[in-house]
This record gives sequence, structure tokens and C-alpha cells, in this order.
Amino acid sequence: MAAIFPLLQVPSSVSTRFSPPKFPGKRVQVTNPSSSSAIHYGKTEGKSKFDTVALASSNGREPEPVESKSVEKLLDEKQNAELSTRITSGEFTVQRSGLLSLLKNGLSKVGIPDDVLEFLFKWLDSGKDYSKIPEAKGAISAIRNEAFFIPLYELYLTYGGIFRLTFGPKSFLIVSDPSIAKRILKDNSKAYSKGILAEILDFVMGKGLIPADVEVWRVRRRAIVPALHQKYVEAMISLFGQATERLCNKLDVAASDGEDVEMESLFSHLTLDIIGKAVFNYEFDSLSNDTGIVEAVYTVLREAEDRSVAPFPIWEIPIWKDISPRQKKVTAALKLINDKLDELIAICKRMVDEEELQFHEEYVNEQDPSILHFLLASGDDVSSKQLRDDLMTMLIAGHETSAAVLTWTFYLLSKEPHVLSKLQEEVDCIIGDRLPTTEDLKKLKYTTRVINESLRLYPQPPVLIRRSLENDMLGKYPIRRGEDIFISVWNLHRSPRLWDDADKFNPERWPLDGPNPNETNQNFCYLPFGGGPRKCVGDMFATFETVVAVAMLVRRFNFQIAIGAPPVRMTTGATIHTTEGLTMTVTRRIKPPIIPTLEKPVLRADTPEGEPQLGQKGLVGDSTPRVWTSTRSSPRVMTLLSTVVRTHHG
Ligand code: HEM
Repeated sequence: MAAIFPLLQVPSSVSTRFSPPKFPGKRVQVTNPSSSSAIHYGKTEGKSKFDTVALASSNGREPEPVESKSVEKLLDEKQNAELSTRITSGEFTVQRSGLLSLLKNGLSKVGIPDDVLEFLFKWLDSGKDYSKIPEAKGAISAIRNEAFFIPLYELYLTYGGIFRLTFGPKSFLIVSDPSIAKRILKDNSKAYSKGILAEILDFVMGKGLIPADVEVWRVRRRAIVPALHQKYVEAMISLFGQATERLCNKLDVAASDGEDVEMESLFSHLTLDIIGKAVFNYEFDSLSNDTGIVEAVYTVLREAEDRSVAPFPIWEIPIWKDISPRQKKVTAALKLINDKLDELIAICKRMVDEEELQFHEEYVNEQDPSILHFLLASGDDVSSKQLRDDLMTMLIAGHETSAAVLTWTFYLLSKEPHVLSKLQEEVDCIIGDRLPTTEDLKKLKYTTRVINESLRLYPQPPVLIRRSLENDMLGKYPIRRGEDIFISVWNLHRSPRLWDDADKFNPERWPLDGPNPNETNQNFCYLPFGGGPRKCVGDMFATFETVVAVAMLVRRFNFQIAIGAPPVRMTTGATIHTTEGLTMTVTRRIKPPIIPTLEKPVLRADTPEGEPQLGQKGLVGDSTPRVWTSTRSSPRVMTLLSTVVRTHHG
């Protein structure tokens, strides 16, 4: 099965036909391999189901002239056309009953007794009356030059909302149907675990909240969720502002010097600095600090990524970690981080012991509003490995995701200057030149819609992973215990069956006076933060963090892809990353004078039902901006989906 790893590792050009237009005004082509004609779907708010969607040319614009296309783009298109043809020709389709009897005969020939085989195949035979899940087989390794979720999208258009993807002895269920996703994530969530995800993340997250099994998860979720209460998030808003201000100062220097900047790594540093402070009150100061703990964090992150794509789990050989220089480095990095965590826990514990504050529901220590402080004040066990696992989990969960959202938001904005202008208009009007406040966040409606839409087009992560713990029915199909399942959020978010102009970056699809879109009000067609009991605990945190960052950056600068920058391509990871960074030219904005009418924003500012609500309380923390002076190379990411495949085939 090593053959599929190249598929999972090879980068994908963003300029595939499933991507937003590379240049404003150019054609968005969404081709259904089985049909290029119009289809009809039903309509719901923010999306369309019964509208006519012309799949071949969804925005009605003329195709881009051939001579202006790059060779690379033409090759991409040729490859995608070939893939579509192969899928429609049935090349990937498996005749399930044939396969079963072949398997049964094969096993019989190698001497497995008939009564054992009868027992083994009984369950499958008993499914005769049920529909069989459509099945695609794994010559998929032949499909190169794609991030894994791109071929899954092609297969979804052919096989529908649930299909089985078989690689040799192993198969995965690929789910792209909102009602099936809802059953797995919410309605019958107790029947599903995190499966392989938990196995691969064990070395870094242990039994932290993301991979935790249901027993541990229940206890820890109850402890952690209260820490992210409303007053905590309010306190974080000033932290977001201060950290972004430091990034702005750095960009200011680049703008003066006329130097292009690699935004993906800057966003990674920004969100690492924020999450370090937010989770355990630690200043990574990663934009100006390349060594020690920052490097250790990136070493561990890179290891998680590399393990997930390795053809053989060499680190599981007991002696290997003692002789491999690389593994020794990972062990040392983990030790450094754990020692630092112990130190931070000890400092925090002393603060908690000394303080006179009474613990209550919305407890916040203003000098240290971190999640760690809340947990210790609430009585969490300082010496427990569980506490460290949870802190580490939140550090990783809240870092990569937010950085990826910012990266792709700026990529999208660079392609749609009119969206950027509209955004700047709102930001100028609402925050002017100050740090955003809690009240401003309620009013930054269009900015929030830009983030909502960016998360639709680039969901982080693009795929959610589960394993069935018992037999279940998914739609009309029975499934067995032990199935590995990928819920493709990418497919859901880009489905032409669920969205008008699915590939178009169109923040206007979310009405400003409507509720903040989430999985519930979008019937599981939109899952930016997952859904059900394992939904992200940091959704409000992350939304405000990215809104503050985007607002503060666009009010000071204009951003364009730098001339001569490497093409922006996607690579597979826990989150979607670029292969060679997002190199941009940043120029200072010459703003129109700010008219002092802040009480009367041009866009509606009232908070409708369902919107995250924040109180009126003031801000905490130091607002002195610091200048960050050096850059680091772009960190790599964990590749969790490929992890899944590795674990099963390594
Ligand atoms: C834009 C940024 C973020 C995105 C897109 C995001 C997305 C998600 C998604 C989709 C899940 C569900 C995973 C699954 O069902 O398998 C999740 C879970 C989780 N996220 Fe986030 N997240 C973000 C930021 C954060 C932040 C800032 C934190 C911490 C402060 C955080 C902590 C967690 C935790 C602890 C879980 C596991 C929850 C559980 O299993 O009970 N996330 N996140």
C-alpha cells in the first residue's frame, strides 16, 4: 500500500477546476464527469438545492483564452479530464459480489475451513436485502499531482454521498452526504471513535481532547469547555489585537523596504504566539525567536506530519528511538516542551495558591487569563499527564487551523479585489485606527462573512476521521463495526448539489442580517468546526481571532501575490497548506480620511439570534506593541489523513 503515499504527499495546484478563480473575472469551471449539463437541486438559505446550476460554466463567463493559460494549468486540466474519463468509464468500480466470492474462493484455496468462511461471510450475506455501498477500487495511486481530497471529490461526483474506496485489503468509507455526516457526528456519535487519528497522535497528544476515547473525553470536555467562557474570549480579543499589531509592525518594515513577505509562515508565528498565551500564558514570541522552545514545537509538528506519510512506522521499533538522530531530536524536543509545561504549570499553581479570587463560572485572572489558569483554579490535578496532554492538544489544534484560515483568506482576497475593498470599507468605518474591541466584533459583519466563506472553500481540516465502534446504518446502507470513515468536509463545502457557484469565493452568499452560519443552521452542509459532541471547543475563539487579524491587517495594507512568486499550490495535511508558501507584496494603504461616524456603521450591526454573543466588559493585558524582526521558514504540517492510510498499510 506504499503506492498510495505518493498520492497523499504530492502537492496539488490550486488552479484545478475545483478551485476558486485564479484571476478575478476568469472562468470557474465545475465539471461533473457524468454530466456537463444543468442539474436541479433544492434551495435553502445561503445555498441552493433546486436552482439550476450550469456545471460547465457556472458563472456564465466565457472560457479563458487558451493562449493565456500556463503550461502547468493546461497539464492540470488535461490530467483532470483524464481522471474524469477514467472514473466514468467504470475503471474504479468494483463488482462487490464478484469480489466477495473471489475472496471466499481464495481463502478456501489456502485452506481456511468452510465453516469458518461461512461464519465470516454470514454478516455480509445477510446484507443481501440491503443496498450495497457503491465501491471504487484503489488504482487511485495512479492519480498523481493531487492532494488526496481532490480525487475524492471527483469520485464523489460519480459515486455519490457515500462510497467505499478500496486499496488492496483495506477499505475506507468516504462520506460527503450531509445527513450521513450528521448521523456519524451527532445523532449516533457514540457509535464512532477517532480511530487511526488517535493512534498516530498518541506520541504528542496522548489522551488529549481531540484523540481521546469516549470515557476520557467525557470527563475532560466537561473540564475544558467552561474554561473558554465568554469573559475569557473577551479577554482574548485584546491579545489578538496586540499580537496582530506586532505583525503589522513587521509588515510595515517590509513595505518600507519594498520586500515581499511569505505570509503563511508569518501567520503560523502569529497564531503560535496567540495560542501560547491563551492556553498557558507563555510568550513564544516566535517571530523574533528561532530557537529553543519554538523550534521544539515545530520539530514535534513536523514529526507528526512525517510519521503520517512514512511508508513504514520505523519509530515503533523499540531501539530506533535510541539510535536515530532524528528520533533523538524528537525525544529531546518533547522533553523540552514537557519541561516547559511543567515549569508553567508550577508558576501558575503558585499564582492560583496566592490569589484571593474566588473560583466561579466566569472566572478569569486578569494577569493570566489562560486556560491553564482556569483549569488549575477549578481544581485540576497539576501532576497529571492528562493536563499536559490537553494543553498540548489545544496548542496544536488552535495553532495550525487558525494559521491556515488566515493564509487561505489572504489568498482568496488577493483574487477578489472587490471583496478586499468592501472589507476595508467596513473595517475603516467600524474600528478606524484603534484595536478592535468586543463591541466592534459584533459589528464586523462582512469581515466575519469573509472568514465564514474562506472556511467553506478551505475547511481546516478538509476531512474528519472516524471509526465505527458498532454496526450501524448510514443512509440506506448497513456498515460494520471497525469501518474507517473519512467525512469529506471539502466535498460537502464544494458540492454543486448543495451550493450555487460552489467554487466561487462569495462572502455575499451569507446574508449580513442572517445568523452566523454553522452546522446546525446549514443542516450539516457546512461544517467549519465539525458538529455534534466533538465539535471544536475553540470555534468562537478562532472566529474572533481571525476576524481581528484580518480586520487589522487589511486596514493598514493592501496585499497582492508577489510578481514571480511560486504558484500557490495545496498540500495535504491536517490542515490545507501551501507547498511553497504564500509570497505577497504588501503595500501601505492610503486611506480616505476617517469620518467620525462610528456610531452609524454603513453595514447592519445588530446581532441576530444564533450569533456569538459577547458582553460589554473591558479588556485586559498590555497593549504596548513590539516589533518583530526576523522570519522563519514555513513550518510543515501534520498530514493526518495520510496518517490513516499509513497506519493501515505501513
Ligand atoms: C479556525 C480555527 C479552528 C478550526 C477551523 C477548528 C476546527 C475544528 C474541527 C473541525 C474540529 C472537530 C474535529 C473532529 O470532529 O474530528 C475541532 C475540534 C477541536 N478543536 Fe478546533 N478548530 C479551530 C481552532 C481551535 C482552537 C483555537 C482551539 C483551542 C483553543 C481548538 C480546540 C479544539 C479541540 C480541543 C477540539 C476537540 C474537541 C472534542 O473532541 O471534544 N480549535 N476543531
